[in-house]
Amino acid sequence: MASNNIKVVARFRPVNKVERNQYPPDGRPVIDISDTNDQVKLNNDDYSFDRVFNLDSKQEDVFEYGVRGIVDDVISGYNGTVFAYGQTGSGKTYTMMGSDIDDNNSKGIIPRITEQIFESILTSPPNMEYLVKVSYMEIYMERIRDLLSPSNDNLQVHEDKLRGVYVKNLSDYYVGDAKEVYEIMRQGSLARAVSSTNMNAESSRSHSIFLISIVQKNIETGSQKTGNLYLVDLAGSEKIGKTGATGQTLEEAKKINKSLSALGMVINALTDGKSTHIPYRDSKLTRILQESLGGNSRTTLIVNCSPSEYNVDETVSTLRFGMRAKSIKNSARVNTELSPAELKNLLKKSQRDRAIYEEFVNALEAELKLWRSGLTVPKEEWATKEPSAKENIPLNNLIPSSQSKPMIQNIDNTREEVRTNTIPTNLDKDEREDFLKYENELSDQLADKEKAVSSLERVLKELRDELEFYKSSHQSINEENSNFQTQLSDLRLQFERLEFDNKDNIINMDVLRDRNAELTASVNDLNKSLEEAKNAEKDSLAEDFEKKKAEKMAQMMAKFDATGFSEKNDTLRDVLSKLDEIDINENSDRSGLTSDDLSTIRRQLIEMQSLTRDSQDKLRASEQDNKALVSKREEVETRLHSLESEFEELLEKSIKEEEANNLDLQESINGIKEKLEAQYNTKREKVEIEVNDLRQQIEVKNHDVKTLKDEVKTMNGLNDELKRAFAVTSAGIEGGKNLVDSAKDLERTRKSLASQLNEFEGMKKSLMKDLQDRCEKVVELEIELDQYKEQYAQVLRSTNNKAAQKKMAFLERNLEQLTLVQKGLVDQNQSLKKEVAIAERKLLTRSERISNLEQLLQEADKRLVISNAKFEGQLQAVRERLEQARSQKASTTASINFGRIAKPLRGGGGSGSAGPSPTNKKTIDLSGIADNDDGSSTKRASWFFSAGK
Ligand SMILES: Nc1ncnc2c1ncn2[C@@H]1O[C@H](COP(=O)(O)OP(=O)(O)OP(=O)(O)O)[C@@H](O)[C@H]1O
Repeated sequence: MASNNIKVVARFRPVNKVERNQYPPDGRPVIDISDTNDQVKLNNDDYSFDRVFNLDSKQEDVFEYGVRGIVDDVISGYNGTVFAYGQTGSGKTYTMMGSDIDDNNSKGIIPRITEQIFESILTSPPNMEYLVKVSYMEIYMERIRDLLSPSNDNLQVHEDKLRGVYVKNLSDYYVGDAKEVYEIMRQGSLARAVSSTNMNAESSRSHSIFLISIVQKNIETGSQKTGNLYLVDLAGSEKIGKTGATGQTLEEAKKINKSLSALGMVINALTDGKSTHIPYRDSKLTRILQESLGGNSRTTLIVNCSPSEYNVDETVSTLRFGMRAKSIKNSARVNTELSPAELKNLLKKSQRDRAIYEEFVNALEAELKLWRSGLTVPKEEWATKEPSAKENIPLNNLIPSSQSKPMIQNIDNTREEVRTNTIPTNLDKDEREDFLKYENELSDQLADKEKAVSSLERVLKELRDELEFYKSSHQSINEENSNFQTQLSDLRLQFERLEFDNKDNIINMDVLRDRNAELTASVNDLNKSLEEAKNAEKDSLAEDFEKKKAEKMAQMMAKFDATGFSEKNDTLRDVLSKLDEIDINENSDRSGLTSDDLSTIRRQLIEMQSLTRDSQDKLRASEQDNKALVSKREEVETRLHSLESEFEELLEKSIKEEEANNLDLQESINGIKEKLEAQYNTKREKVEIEVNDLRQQIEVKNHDVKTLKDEVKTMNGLNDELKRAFAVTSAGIEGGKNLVDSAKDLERTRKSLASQLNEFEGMKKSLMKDLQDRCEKVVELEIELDQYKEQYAQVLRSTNNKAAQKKMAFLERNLEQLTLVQKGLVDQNQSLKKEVAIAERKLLTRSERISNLEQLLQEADKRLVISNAKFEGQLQAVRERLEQARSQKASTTASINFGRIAKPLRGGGGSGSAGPSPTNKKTIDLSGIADNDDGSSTKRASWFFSAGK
């Protein structure tokens, strides 16, 4: 075992854009590298390293100086580590991986290592067989994540006697050439990039470890050496604030930095010269790289720095870190596994030891028995491991039982140490193994618990999400519900409104009905009053007619001077009374009536008689005239009736026409008016002519009456003469001759006169009556004429009063409209009722639907819960299966479809030139390799040899 220091090299990258922008034009480099390339001056401080690489250093130089030796060591069975430390952007990844894997100049350390490994294998002796495995992991927030199986994100660090410190369940891939290594690196980097996005952290905040394990087997001796090469790209060493990492709590930030600060602590403890305890277990990183720092490893630390003033603080801190690490001493040894012969020897030795110990145990038990039984065993007889002594172990020399305590204490201590994350120092090999076993168990349990916690957290998150979902769905349901409720209330409102409208309509209808009834009543009243007015008009007309008639009659009769008749009458009466007086005084005082007188009287009487006869003739003629007038009147009346009927017809027709056509009212009125006027004018003219005729006839009659009057006058004159004659006769009677004859004659005369007078009286009465009738008729005709005039005026008025008719028609129309409105309202009411019924039905169906939907929702909820539970179960089962599969490593990732089968590589047995190029290795028949070990081995050997040709 050789003790060696960690190799620390410092590398300064070129000035970058930001720095140049800060300090143009060259970003002001502030470092000064010594000519010997092992010192750098910064802020007047010197920092010494194994080598300092300048700004323009080549990748190849760094590799050659810092790494090539390590790779050789690893192939020889040593552990090796290459760290890249430095602030973000200082060139760690550039150094480790390079900017282009395929470019010879810019490819980094890892590709070069890979190539070197395979080249070295090819140049190794043919009796050496190699197995190369790679793993790729990442430490972020103290969780180890398998970058080649990213779902494994909480891997545990285990340690046992055989394997030392290792990451449990970390997937590893067998690789046969550099390309395969690159492919795996690419896949891992991809997973890293994806996870970094998912974790909301930059890749610079995680540590990546690329592990290459090389198992070297001597196929002749069977001895085996294992070398593990850890290639570590550390997280940015700067303070968190500087990069402005966001979204992390302080706790998380501490966790992120834990591994890095633990690394610093480990380096401090290793280099301060006084610490007895090295806190490897304080972080996952230091635990994994335990052997790399102060342990069994060849280690190179590359500190990457910025040369610019802009990053001077970080550069100083990085250089200090490197300086400290420089003094770490490692003691690397070859990890050998013994050959069968060596193992046989070891077995024999252990069997011997076992026999000795068994004997010793038996002796001890025998001694113990003695001690327990109260006996004592002398000291010289106490059981010992020495074969000579064991046969003579005296029973009283055995160790007291209480002395076994420290062992128990040790175990307790172990537990305590595990708890406090330190390993007890006072343990022997077996106890240490127990301790590690226990620790591993605990670590597994811890991982299980963490897994359970994370799955619980996942479940919790799912439940939360579900809760959120249910909350949101509840909210949406609530919203929907409230929507429905608002709709429902709207519907209710509508319904109520409809109901209200319906009621309102019913009320309106009632009101309209009432109004209709009122209107009908008022129309009836109007009709009645119209009728009454007509009747009244008729009555008043009749009255007027009677009145007028009476007046006219009075006027007319006034014209006829009946005094003549009455005078004559009076004269006659006087004559008669005289005659009566004569008759009375016949015996005593006879009047002096002479025969002349009598004859005169007779004559006159005869004249009177003839006059009376003439008058009678005239009266008869008058009667005939009168009849003719009556017939004429009747004719006029019938004509008037026909006119009236014609007029009514015309009126009706015109109204109908007007109603039918509803043409321009004024025009039609005017037309009708004109027509009526024309017609009426002709009729009037006719009537007037007739009236004039009648007037003329009346004139004639008046004339006749006048003549009659004159005749009566004449008769009056005659009567006077008669009077005188009578007086003379009376005087003759007084003379006293032929008194008896005269008395007789007188008597006869008196009688005849009396009869004639009566006759005359009757005649006169009949004449007067006839006259009166005629006058009446004339008056009636005149009144009728007036009436016609009035009617004509009325017709005119009626044409003007068309407005009234129009009003009537309007009223009728209104009535009709009202009736129509009423009907409409009734219809509307009915339709509203129907709508209400429909709305009610709809409401019912809607509420049914709502309840159905609610029921469905509840059922769906139930189903969802059931299916959720089922799904959970299935998911759990799948998870378990997946877990199983993962733990068995049976599954292969989709992207890496190689490396699951060991590919032993045989040494080329010659110089490097004899080896195949990485591309040539593509021709490996992998299917053959899997068949059987021996066959595949032969095949590979032949491939190697053939490739080397
Ligand atoms: N020696 C160098 N020569 C040329 N370019 C370099 C060198 N070192 C670093 N760079 C460039 O500087 C930039 C940052 O480098 P890189 O990504 O390697 O830094 P880093 O320390 O790995 O950062 P992070 O911690 O974020 O991963 C890259 O563009 C890289 O190509």
